[in-house]
Amino acid sequence: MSKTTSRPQSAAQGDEVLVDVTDLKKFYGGEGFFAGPPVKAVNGVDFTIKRGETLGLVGESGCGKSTLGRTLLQLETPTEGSITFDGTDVTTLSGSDLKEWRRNAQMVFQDPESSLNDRMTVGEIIREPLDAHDWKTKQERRERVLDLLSAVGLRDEHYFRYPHQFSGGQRQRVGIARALALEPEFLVLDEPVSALDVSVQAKIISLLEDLQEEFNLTYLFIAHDLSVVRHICDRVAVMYLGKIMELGETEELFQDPSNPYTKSLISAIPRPDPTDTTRRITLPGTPPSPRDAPEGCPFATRCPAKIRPEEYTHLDEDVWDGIERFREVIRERSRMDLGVTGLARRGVGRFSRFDDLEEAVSDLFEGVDVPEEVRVHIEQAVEYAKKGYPSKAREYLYEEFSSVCDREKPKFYETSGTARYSYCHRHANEYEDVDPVISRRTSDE
Ligand SMILES: Nc1ncnc2c1ncn2[C@@H]1O[C@H](COP(=O)(O)OP(=O)(O)OP(=O)(O)O)[C@@H](O)[C@H]1O
Repeated sequence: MSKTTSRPQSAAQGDEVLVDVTDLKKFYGGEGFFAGPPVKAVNGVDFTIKRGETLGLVGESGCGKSTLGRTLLQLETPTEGSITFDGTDVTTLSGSDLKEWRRNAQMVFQDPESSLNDRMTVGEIIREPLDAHDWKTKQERRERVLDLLSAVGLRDEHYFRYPHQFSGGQRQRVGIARALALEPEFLVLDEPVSALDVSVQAKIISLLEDLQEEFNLTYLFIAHDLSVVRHICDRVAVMYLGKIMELGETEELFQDPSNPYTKSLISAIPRPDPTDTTRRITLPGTPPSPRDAPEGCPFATRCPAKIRPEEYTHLDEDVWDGIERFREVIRERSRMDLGVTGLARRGVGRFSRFDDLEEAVSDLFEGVDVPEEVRVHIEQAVEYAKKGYPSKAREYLYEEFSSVCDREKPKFYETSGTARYSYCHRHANEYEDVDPVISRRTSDE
């Protein structure tokens, strides 16, 4: 059986840990009497970054990558959890201590277009953090800027130019020089090449690699482009709906992913090799709202390897898929606020938001032979929803069709000897492994 742990550890225990994140959460809103549930942008993550390492952070848009990066740098206040940087818990710093620490940890943004002030010269932009920290003398600051220009592959005469006179790649070099001005040890690179042409991307990546070596930098590299991540990162963390689903050494994670979510992301990378027969896993539906994440595994509503409740393991794939998609329809529609008019209409039995629900059910189960044991429950849920009680319909379906994946949070399982961790119930001894389940379920696609 795979070993379980409450939090992933670094690959090599002997290496020096620079950043250590424990149960970090960042929620937006949700406070006050009339507020709805909070947006759980980062919902309890644990990881470490070793000194000199590049940790990649990947996942679909909206999964919480940028929020995690900003919270790490204390640009956002964490809701819960700790961030230790070189042994100091930085979430407790304030005033001059926080300002001093900020020198050490900087951010490079995705869009060099909008992150640079167009009214300042390039020299002023790079010098600004030095001025703000009253760094050495005026002359030394000027010399520092010239050194930084050269370090990022720009020339002295660029000092007096304006960002709009530069190409996208050159502007990103300016952004990098500015981030390096105060000699930080740690950089959060938030999609640093996503806005650039492919040929320029390669040059910026190679610059980042050279600078890392020269200044012994540690990077958190946020990206959605997996091929870039594969090239530059030592280890990768895969994020979904505010949680880290898998973390491990890059090449191993790409070649033999453990988690069903990582498997589906990697299966979607276009493969130039025609003999490569890896089956593409198409994920149904969309990620749930971070205001309304599943109680158990965040990936439960779309997972191709989801564990079914005992009494329904015999159902055909298409029946089960129909049930899951029907649950999604009810979930999404029940999230819409009823409002005063909706409540009034429900009061007089004229509720209409679910009038087309039977049609939706026919579409979902088109051509599928739905057994009686399932049909009765679908019909009952349709009735609740049409009467104006979608939450009751949702709870009813949950009671009937939920499994351990909906109800219980998984543990982290160590899935290889190189400190790879995956957050999935299927790694427990009592369940069938991920691979055979996925290949059975995708064989009809
Ligand atoms: N200031 C904010 N207030 C409220 N919600 C926010 C705020 N910032 C982010 N969110 C929400 O938090 C969730 C995570 O957003 P985040 O930008 O961190 O995701 P991401 O993975 O970086 O996405 P992308 O790749 O599109 O930048 C989203 O649902 C987003 O709408």
